[in-house]
Parts: sequence; structure tokens; C-alpha cells
Amino acid sequence: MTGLTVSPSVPRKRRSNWQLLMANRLAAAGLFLFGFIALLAILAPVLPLPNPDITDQPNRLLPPLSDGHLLGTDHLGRDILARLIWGTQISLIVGISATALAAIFGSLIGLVAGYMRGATDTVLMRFVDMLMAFPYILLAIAIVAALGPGLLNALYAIAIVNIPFFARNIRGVTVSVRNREFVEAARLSGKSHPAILFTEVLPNVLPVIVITMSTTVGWMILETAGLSFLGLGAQPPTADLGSMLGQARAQLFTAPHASIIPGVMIFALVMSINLLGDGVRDVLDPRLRSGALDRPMAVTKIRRKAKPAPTIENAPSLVVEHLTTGFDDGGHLTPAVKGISFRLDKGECLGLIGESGSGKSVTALSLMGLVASPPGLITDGAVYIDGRDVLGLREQELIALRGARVSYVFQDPLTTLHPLYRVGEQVAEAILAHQAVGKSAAKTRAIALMETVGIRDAAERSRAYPHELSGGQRQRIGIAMALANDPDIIIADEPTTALDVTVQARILDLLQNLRRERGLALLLITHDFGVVAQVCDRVAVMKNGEIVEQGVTDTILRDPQHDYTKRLIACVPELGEGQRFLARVRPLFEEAGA
Ligand SMILES: Nc1ncnc2c1ncn2[C@@H]1O[C@H](COP(=O)(O)OP(=O)(O)OP(=O)(O)O)[C@@H](O)[C@H]1O
Repeated sequence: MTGLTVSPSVPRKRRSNWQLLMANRLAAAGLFLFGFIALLAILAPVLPLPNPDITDQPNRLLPPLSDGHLLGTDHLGRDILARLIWGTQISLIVGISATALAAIFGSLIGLVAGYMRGATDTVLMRFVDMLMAFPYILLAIAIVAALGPGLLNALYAIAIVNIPFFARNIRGVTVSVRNREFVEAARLSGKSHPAILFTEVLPNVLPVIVITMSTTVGWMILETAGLSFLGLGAQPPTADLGSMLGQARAQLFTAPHASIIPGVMIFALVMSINLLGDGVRDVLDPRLRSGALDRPMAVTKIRRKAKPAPTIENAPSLVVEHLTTGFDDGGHLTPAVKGISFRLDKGECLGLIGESGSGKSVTALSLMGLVASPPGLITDGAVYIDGRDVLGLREQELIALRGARVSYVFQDPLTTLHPLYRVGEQVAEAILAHQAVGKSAAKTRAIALMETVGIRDAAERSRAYPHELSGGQRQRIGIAMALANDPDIIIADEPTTALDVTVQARILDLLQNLRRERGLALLLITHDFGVVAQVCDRVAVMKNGEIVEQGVTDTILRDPQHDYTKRLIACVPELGEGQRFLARVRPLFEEAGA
């Protein structure tokens, strides 16, 4: 828990983008350094600096800390500090202007190509591909050579070679946004294409434009310096960082300070902008924070306050003790599950019930360390399977338990089944993940499992793709995969919510039969007390991440103690009881102020 502050149980006010940026220490350091350099550059006209262009041959190549020249003088006796500050100003103006130009034209190309598609897209993107086909620094040199050396032409050249980065990025996002329902709705309402592009699409791609700008501006400053270094950018006597470096090259060994000083400034400037740019990207696209997308952890991060006993005696199949899971929002922990405890015995069904957002799924995923990290973090408690604390296991041991001893059935099988593989192959793959059997044996067993879960013509249906099956059949495939390795515990997270009532009843029947036949322990997550009444031996009621009541289902149904449980039970209407149901429910909700 070190370094994290924990929110109280009342909902916390969302932190502003500025607060999130400041919470990122590297970005804050980048902002501080960049702010300091930019301030110096802005104040150049009012700072007590000598004229940066006045030469003074007798005082050439004076070392730093010389009288009247804090950073010494260059090969023509000009004051290096003055040239450095004025040069930084020019480098910043050129780099930022080139970024703005590239962003405007590149984004425009990307927006139009991605939105219009067809011939417009082909022509624009082939033009962009042509630009990208050349090494960009060579292309920039060629452009300046054609336009003639000079800072303005260097600016145009750097902007042109960076247009493709913006065009490609923005086109990709625009293509996905143009098919969204709100754009469709705007089209149906009769809005013109330009209006849709600028009022519907642009606001949604703006964060990507800002992210691309913040991560490329440093490079553009570096590229401008590169052109000036080669004598193609700033022309004498004007100084920018690249030309200072280029002119000092000849005295690299006799007066190294003349090159080291602008070199250090380029490094500090580009480094500070890149750190700040990464911070801006993380704030605007939190999915990328800390590389969350490319480096997801295999097991939820576990940092428990106290070390629980590694084993317990005579334990039932599953014991959860004081489990606490939260989400780390840039150094701030928002709890989602707060110290919950429950038990589940062999052959038993425990219902975990609660309204949306009460923490049921986070509980289910925490049991096998499946909450996505970052940002998920287990901060307390233990999960004992057959008396052994699985949260204390090594990563590989915990992964080996998944699907083998404990398996999951999720709400929407269409999102958990791979669309490009036949369902039989997917069931066989679940077997192969844990059992040393041949491919054909796995296929035969997969078909047998499909028969067990009630899929008719299993051999033939095993060759179907997920989209060729009905919702009920797909959920049966999900259950077959969960059964593939004869688990002891099945965690079913709202397995029937996406199905109609008749299919729902059949799937619940199937789970009941499998539980009885195989002695499975079933943790059934639902928000429907009707389902609990039908299937579960015991029930635990969750609210705001806590279990507010648990016990034998019949007892709780007959005599609920907690108001919240009473309201959940009252929400189960009985057939033909509409009026009586409403009369019963209304006072409960009025009491709760709902
Ligand atoms: N990746 C995440 N990052 C931040 N907060 C999250 C994340 N996943 C879940 N939460 C939060 O954790 C809390 C519990 O969510 P959970 O998904 O467990 O609810 P639930 O009871 O399963 O709801 P539902 O029935 O709608 O699935 C919610 O407040 C949710 O916003």
C-alpha cells in the first residue's frame, strides 16, 4: 500500500487532468524544466543580455565564467549565453510552428480520408505513402535544397515530412469513429458532411491530435536543429541551437564549451518536451498509462497489508477472507471490493447478488488474480482453495489453477469466443491448455463435452464459428469450455443475462444438473433474486463493494434483514401479480429515496 492514498467509501470527485498530470512525477519534472527554458526564451528581449550578433575578435573563444561572459564566447567573440537564449527562442518557435502546420494539414488529410473513404481516401493516402517512402531527414534536406536554405524553408520542410504521421494516425481513428451510432444519427438528421466532420468527428479525434503533437514536437525541434547544423536552417548571423552546434564543430577540441553548451540545451529541451508529452498522452489516454496496453500483467498486482496464514485446516472448496480490491488511479486507490468474506462448499451453489457496480465482477475476477493490472490492485485478504491461499502462490502456480481447478463462465460468450476459430477447436484448446493429450483426442473430448452441455449434432456443430450459433448455444459452448478440465469450482458471472427467459431457464437447469452430477461448487453472480431463488443454496448480498447480508437462500427470502435485500427481493415480480407487486415495491423505494 505504500505510496497510495485510499479514497473513503463515499464516491470520490474525479481528479482533473491537471491533477493527473502533476501526479506523474516525470511529466511534472518535464513541465518544470520546459517551463523554465520557455520562460528564459520568452524573456530574451528584456533580459540584460549583450547583442547576440555583435562580434568581438580579440575576445574570441573565452571560457565560461569569463568577465562579462557567463558562458564564454564563440569563435567570433559573440556572447554564448545571449546566443543560447535567443537561439532557444528561435528553435522553439520553428519547432512549435512546424508541429502546428503538420498537425493542421496532416489531421485535415486524415479526417477527410477517413470520413469520405473510397477514391478520396485512396488518393490522399497514396500521396501520404509517397511521402513516407523517403527517409524523412533526406526528404527534408531535399525540400530545403529545392526551396533554398533558410529558417522558414526549414520550417516548411520539417512540417511537410511530418504530415504523414498525423494523417495516418488521425485517419485510423476517424475510420472507427465514422461508423459510430452518433455519427449515423447526425447523418440521418440531415447534417452536411463538413458539419458532421467538424462537430461530431473532430471532437472525438482531438485527443489523438494533441497526443501526436505532444509526442512529436520534441522530434521536430531536433530535426530543425539537424537542418541548421548542416547549414540549411538558420543563416548567419542568426543563431538557433543547431547552427550554434554546427559553427562550434571546428573548435570541438580547442573550445569544447562552444558545442557542449548548445548540445546540453538541445538535450534538456527535447527531453523535457518528451517527458511532458508522455505525461499528456497518459492523461488523455489512460489505457496507455504505464504501458497498460502492451504490458498487461498476467496476475493482478497483490500488495496485502497483512500476510494471511498460507493454509487453513478442514476448509471447504473456497474460502474468501477479507478480500479487498481497488483501482489505482495514478497514485490514488479507489476501492471496489471492501473486505468481503464468504465460503463455498463442494456441490454447493452460492449466489452473489447486488445491483450494477456493487463489485460482483471485481470479486469474481479477484479470486484468480484476473482483475486487470494496472490499474487493479488487491490490497488485503486471502482466497483459500482447498485450504491453500492462492493469492500467495507464485504467478505460474496461480495461472496453472485457472481453468483447471477454477473456471469461469462469462456473461456474453460472443465476446469471449474467438470469432475466427471453430467452436470445437476452442473447446479442444481449453483441454490442451492443461492436459497432455493429442490433438485428435482433445477434439473427440471436445465433442463429448458439447454433448454433455446439450448441444445436438455436436460433431457437426463443432465445426461452426461462434456467429453461426444462437446465444444459448454459445453459452453452452462457454460452459463446455469451463468444464473442459473437470474443475472443482465454477464462477459464473451473470451467465444468463444476455439470454431470453426460456433459454435462461435451460442454461440454469444445465448448471444445476452439472453441479449435482459432478459435485461442482458454483459461485453464481447475478442481479436477479429470481435466479438466486431458483438455483442457489445460499446467497450473499453485495452493496457498494461490501457484503451486507448472507445466509441460506430460503431464510433470506423469507426474512431479509437488510433494507437493500428487501428492495432486491421486492424487485422480483410474480406472474399475474403486477398490481400487487407495484403496491409492495413503491413504499420501499420511497423509503429509500430512490
Ligand atoms: N478497470 C477498472 N478501472 C476502474 N474502476 C473499475 C474498473 N473495473 C471496475 N471498476 C469499478 O469497480 C466497481 C465495481 O465494478 P463491478 O464490475 O465489479 O460491478 P458489478 O457489480 O459486477 O456490476 P455489473 O452487474 O454492472 O457487472 C465499479 O464502481 C466500477 O466502476
